[in-house]
This record gives sequence, C-alpha cells and structure tokens, in this order.
Amino acid sequence: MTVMVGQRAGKGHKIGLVVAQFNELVTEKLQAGAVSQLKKYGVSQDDITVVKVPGAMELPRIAKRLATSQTVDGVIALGAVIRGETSHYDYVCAETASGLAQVSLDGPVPVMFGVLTTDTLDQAINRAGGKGGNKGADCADGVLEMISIEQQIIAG
Ligand SMILES: Nc1c(NC[C@H](O)[C@H](O)[C@H](O)CO)[nH]c(=O)[nH]c1=O
Ligand SMILES: CC(=O)[C@@H](O)COP(=O)(O)O
Repeated sequence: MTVMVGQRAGKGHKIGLVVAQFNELVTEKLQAGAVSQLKKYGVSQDDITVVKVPGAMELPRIAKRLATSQTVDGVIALGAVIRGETSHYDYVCAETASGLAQVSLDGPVPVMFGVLTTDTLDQAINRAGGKGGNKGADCADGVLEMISIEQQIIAG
C-alpha cells in the first residue's frame, strides 16, 4: 500500500477548533489563520466548529469532547503560552502538550498541537501571522493531511 502524504482536500470535512482565550490578541490571529487555510482547501464555514476555553490547560478536555463527539473529522487546538516570572509556564506547556498528545493518540480523530510556547509576546505575534508564519494555518494543513492519510490507510 502506498500512502500519499501532503493531500489536503478539505471539501466535506468537518473540523473542530478549540481556542484558548488567554493571550487572545495572539490566539484570535491563530484562529483566523486556521480558518482561512481550511477554507483555501475547500472546507466550508458551516463545517468549522469553534469552541473557546479559558486557557491552554483547558484545551485537552474540550479537544477530547470534540474529538469523541462524532461530529468532526479532526481537531485543531490553538493557544499561546508566554513565559512569566515563575515556573507556572513550564507546567502549563508540559501538561497541555501531554494532554493534547494523549487525546490524539487515544481518540478517533487527529488532534493538532497549535499551541505557541514562547518567551516573549513578540515571539508569539511573529508566529501568529508575522514573519514566523501562522501556526494556526500550519495546523490546518496538518489536520487535512492527517485525515487524508488515515482515510487512505482505511481504504487499503
Ligand atoms: N499563563 C498562561 C495561561 N495560564 C492559564 C492556564 O492555561 C489555565 O487556564 C489556568 O491555569 C486555570 O486552569 N494560559 C495560556 O493559555 N497562556 C498563558 O500564557
Ligand atoms: C504561562 C503562565 O502561566 C505565566 O503567564 C504566568 O505568569 P507568572 O509566572 O509571572 O505568574
């Protein structure tokens, strides 16, 4: 069996976006990048479900609820964790990443890790539509590619 990678046909696919409100200046740009990219590949607005959560730590729980709801073909989790004065940053990053990875591994649909983990606000802004690209758009590419890969594997 040969599985073609890089396939991003989006028409007819339903995608769930879980977006952290913490650092909303950044996460709203990630969300816009993801939606724009999904539409570029044919996903309709009506097939994109957006759920907001307080912060990155809440992303895994709602990503799991969406992933297991049998209403979406893939999930994109978006957030921006920016280092402060204490070790809280380390715990938020580690648990959010671990939680989302577990939802993707254990769940029925692919879950993309679209959480920026940066030392400064500028670094985050640069990766939400600035010179560093848009992590939300990158995740849109990735979720469509993963859906295609899994469909090809199932089809044999
Ligand atoms: N400092 C950041 C947070 N902190 C909040 C946590 O994500 C969580 O909402 C809280 O601990 C309650 O469970 N969240 C971010 O998304 N980004 C940050 O920089
Ligand atoms: C990533 C965080 O939780 C961080 O913004 C919290 O800031 P601080 O460590 O200064 O309390």
